Amino acid sequence: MTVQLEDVTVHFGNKHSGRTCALEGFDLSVAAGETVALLGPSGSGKSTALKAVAGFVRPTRGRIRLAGNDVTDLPPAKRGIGVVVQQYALFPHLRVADNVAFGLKAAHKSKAEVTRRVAEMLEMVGMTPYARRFPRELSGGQQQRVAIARALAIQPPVLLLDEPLAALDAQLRADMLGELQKLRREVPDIAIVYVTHDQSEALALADRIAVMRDARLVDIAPATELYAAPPSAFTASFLGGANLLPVEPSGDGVKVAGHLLPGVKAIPGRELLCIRPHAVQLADGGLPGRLVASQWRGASNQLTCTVDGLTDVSVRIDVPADRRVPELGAAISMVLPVEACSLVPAETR
Ligand SMILES: Nc1ncnc2c1ncn2[C@@H]1O[C@H](COP(=O)(O)OP(=O)(O)OP(=O)(O)O)[C@@H](O)[C@H]1O
Repeated sequence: MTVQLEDVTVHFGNKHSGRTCALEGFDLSVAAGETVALLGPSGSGKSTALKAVAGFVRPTRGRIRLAGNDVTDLPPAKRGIGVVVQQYALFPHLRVADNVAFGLKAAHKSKAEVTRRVAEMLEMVGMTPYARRFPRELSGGQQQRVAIARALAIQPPVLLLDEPLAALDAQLRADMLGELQKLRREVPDIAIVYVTHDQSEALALADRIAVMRDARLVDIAPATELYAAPPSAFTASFLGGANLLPVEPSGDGVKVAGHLLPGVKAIPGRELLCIRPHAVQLADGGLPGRLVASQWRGASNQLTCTVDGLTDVSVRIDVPADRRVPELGAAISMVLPVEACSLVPAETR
């Protein structure tokens, strides 16, 4: 089922409490079988967009369509979609198994089917041993897993997930990401909107990523495309923490701090060079600078380096942990391989 938001604007508050524009002229279309991640910093409007689709907030302007039908004026329960929000709102008076069974019973499924499906869902989220407990007897992460099981039990054509893994520890998070990937294979027609501020979740799950900032959509594209060639400086730094360095044109090439970058072609209107921390190489003949900080990250060391001749700009470099790290304060040389460089426009604000 296709999900469409057309020019959706949401305001909260009033003249007295102060008005917030949480979403501004937002357009998005998610096809059946597609997963789109809404990615952006806190307060950028991600949850508001999702709640508008679920029917929990009413747009001030614009329309919401499901499978082409205008549902803007329909209450949430009539939209027939699965929702998992940050505050896992389980029914407190129902045991775990009954929470998961709720939607199935409401849809008048046979007793045998309800039992089978509940068992399957609890198994999927690793909650089988907790089937007889009440929500108050579970940790936050366990409640979140039950909420996911409950949303998926009815095999909804549209699934809305708002930071569904936020309360889980690293291992469970990885397991649940795997389960969500499996779900996408097993229910190929499901349309998923996935709200997160974690770029690694977005990259792992989404076909397309919609990057949001200050109530607006900044960029939307397939995950691999946004990562490899970000269209804006904001997306470049938000998705993968790219380094951004000012460039000056030189002939048809570009220079950084007076140093010519072999092979990188100038593009008018694109004044920043974008390169990911893992792509920068410490080797002779590159951009001269100095190592000012080093942080051990387990599998890698993250180095922070200054660039000779540039103030206010530093370069982050990820170096595999088995490689030797220069002394703090040492002069270094940074090679920026042409295939890892892209140019983006400077921020206009
Ligand atoms: N019910 C509400 N009443 C008033 N303002 C609200 C309400 N809900 C959200 N807002 C405001 O709308 C803006 C967008 O909020 P939203 O929850 O959509 O952001 P978000 O990107 O999902 O953030 P987070 O990652 O922190 O959950 C914020 O400025 C927020 O304070």
